[in-house]
Amino acid sequence: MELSSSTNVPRWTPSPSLLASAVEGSSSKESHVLDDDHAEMKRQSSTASADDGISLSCSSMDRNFPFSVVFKTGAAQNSGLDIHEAPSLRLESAVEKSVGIDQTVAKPGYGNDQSYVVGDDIEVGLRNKGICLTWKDLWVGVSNGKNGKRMILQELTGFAQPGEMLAIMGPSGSGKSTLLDALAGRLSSNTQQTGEILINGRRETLAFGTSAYVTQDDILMTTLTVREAVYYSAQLQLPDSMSKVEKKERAEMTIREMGLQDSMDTRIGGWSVKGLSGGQKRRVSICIEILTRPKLLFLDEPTSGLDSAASYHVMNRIVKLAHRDGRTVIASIHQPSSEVFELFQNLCLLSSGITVYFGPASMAEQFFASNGFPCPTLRNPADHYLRTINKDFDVDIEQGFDGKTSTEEAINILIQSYKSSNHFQQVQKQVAEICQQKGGALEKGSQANFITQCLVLTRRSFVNMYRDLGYYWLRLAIYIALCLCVGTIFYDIGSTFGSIQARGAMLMFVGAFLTFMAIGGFPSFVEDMKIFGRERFNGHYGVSAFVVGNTFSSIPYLLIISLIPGAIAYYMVGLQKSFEHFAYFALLLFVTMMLVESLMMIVASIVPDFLMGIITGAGIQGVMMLNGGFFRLPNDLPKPFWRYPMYYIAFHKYANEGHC
Ligand SMILES: Nc1ncnc2c1ncn2[C@@H]1O[C@H](COP(=O)(O)OP(=O)(O)OP(=O)(O)O)[C@@H](O)[C@H]1O
Repeated sequence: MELSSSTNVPRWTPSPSLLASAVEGSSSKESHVLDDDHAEMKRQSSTASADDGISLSCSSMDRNFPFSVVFKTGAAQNSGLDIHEAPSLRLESAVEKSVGIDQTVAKPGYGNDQSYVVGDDIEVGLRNKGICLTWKDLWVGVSNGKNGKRMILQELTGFAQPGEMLAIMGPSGSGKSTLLDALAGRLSSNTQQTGEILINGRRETLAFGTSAYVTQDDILMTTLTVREAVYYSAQLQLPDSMSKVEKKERAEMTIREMGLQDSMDTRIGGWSVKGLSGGQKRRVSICIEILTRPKLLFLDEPTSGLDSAASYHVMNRIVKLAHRDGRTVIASIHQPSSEVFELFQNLCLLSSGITVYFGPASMAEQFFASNGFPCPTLRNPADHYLRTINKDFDVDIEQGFDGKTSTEEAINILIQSYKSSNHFQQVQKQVAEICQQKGGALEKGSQANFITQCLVLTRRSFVNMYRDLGYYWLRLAIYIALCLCVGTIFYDIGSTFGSIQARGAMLMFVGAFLTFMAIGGFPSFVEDMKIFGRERFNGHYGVSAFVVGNTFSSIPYLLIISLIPGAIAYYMVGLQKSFEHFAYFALLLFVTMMLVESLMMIVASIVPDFLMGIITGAGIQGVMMLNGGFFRLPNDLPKPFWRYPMYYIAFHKYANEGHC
């Protein structure tokens, strides 16, 4: 018997319908179209029952990969495996229960405690270690002011299993992202949720390493290249037990998996510099989240911005990863091509937050046809489903059917039909079964320790500050120009009695202006905060590591800014000649700038918007400046508010006192 290498061969998973019919003892035929990078395969499978138990036999009609497998269970508790040049197989959990594997010919497989190697290259995997996610009677609503509550999701029940991809589809605004957020436990605080979401039959929170979420927006550090972005992320997320070389290899392998090998050294780019295309950025976002090989992966619109070929390849790779490692993937998707659609095992179709269909993706066509909405020949089934249930453009869609059924009616027919269908019963049954099985508790993934995270974040932030002209370099140029102006206006001021006021004014201007200009870096601060928000939400690192990294990386730049423009102003004006005096002057500038930078970061975290942040930051600094004891002498400040708390809070006071 000649066995083909399992790494190059696509895996085949019997669909739940096939398994269901096997378990029920009926006979069925179905065909699958599976692709890998090189070949498209068509297979045919059949099931039959045996009197002494259940048997499932599958055979391939493909000339390139012919195989037949027979599993028998029941009284005989016997498994027979007859494989000719077979690809490796993975069995659904339904089979797992019903199939007895002859342990004498099977030895434990790779990477999955419940998998068995039968023959040299054949791995029969029983996915017991993955994550089964179930949700039952899930409602999500938001308060609608005086009109009460608006329901975004209603009465949803469903499941997602290891090794499978569940696609959530529906028209725009139907609640796809909300469902993903609810399942991932990241609904926004203004929503209310009821219902039961269980992980392996238990109430658990998803910890770092067990799940990852790729959001709809690509929030990336625009100054980094693809290789750098993914590698820095690998260093932050992967455990210290992995060597640097291994982390680098993992990062590069993941980049290649997402088809970005030709753009490895291209900068991501943003609003100021064009770099990657939208679709490439999407793939970088996916790369970063799949680095840790999470057992549960949420993808919100993973293919938006991708052309149909790229969409197919990206989704195909994600599905392959899911099959290979028994991962559970849930993806909301807008417009899958027919090829992409064929990759999905299960489909959850939503309309206005209500389930129109939940079940095997391959059976949806039959469901629609049986309700009077057959998919026209040559139309992509996914397009047909969405067109049937999109009521936003009702007039056009009505014309698409028989001209009698409105979309509203069509949706109602489908919803009612689904509730009384076998699919609905099957979902309820499956959810109950998964909940009963109660799989193992989730283990938290390990990641880099705090020191490593601080070091990596410092390095990454330093590189970003260096490459982002708006962060410090532009400010440095303006500071130099302005300090030259100050130097010429107050040139060689002397030490006469009349120069006292001029000195005070000059020192106040230098101290206040240099700190005030920190708001010039606000756009970059906001970008930093967005990246921090995403990475923190996904558990890559915590607040302290970010604060340490950002503070240490900014020190060299703030020192340059305090020294060069400071020296120009100081020596042109002709302040104290000794070096200690200048060092004290520069140090004061440096400390004040550090303080203002931190203040601006706080503002950026509270008001994450350029314009509003700049206005707020400028307002706060204006109040501080006004109250620092220069424009109004301290004893003249009105008591108690301005004289007491505010005068001591205003940091300009300390800068002025120090300088004078
Ligand atoms: N936190 C929230 N507060 C108020 N309304 C919300 C909130 N979250 C979602 N919604 C509303 O719920 C509906 C569904 O939103 P959701 O983003 O889930 O849709 P979607 O199907 O993902 O849409 P799209 O495909 O366009 O991204 C929308 O009308 C949206 O305005």
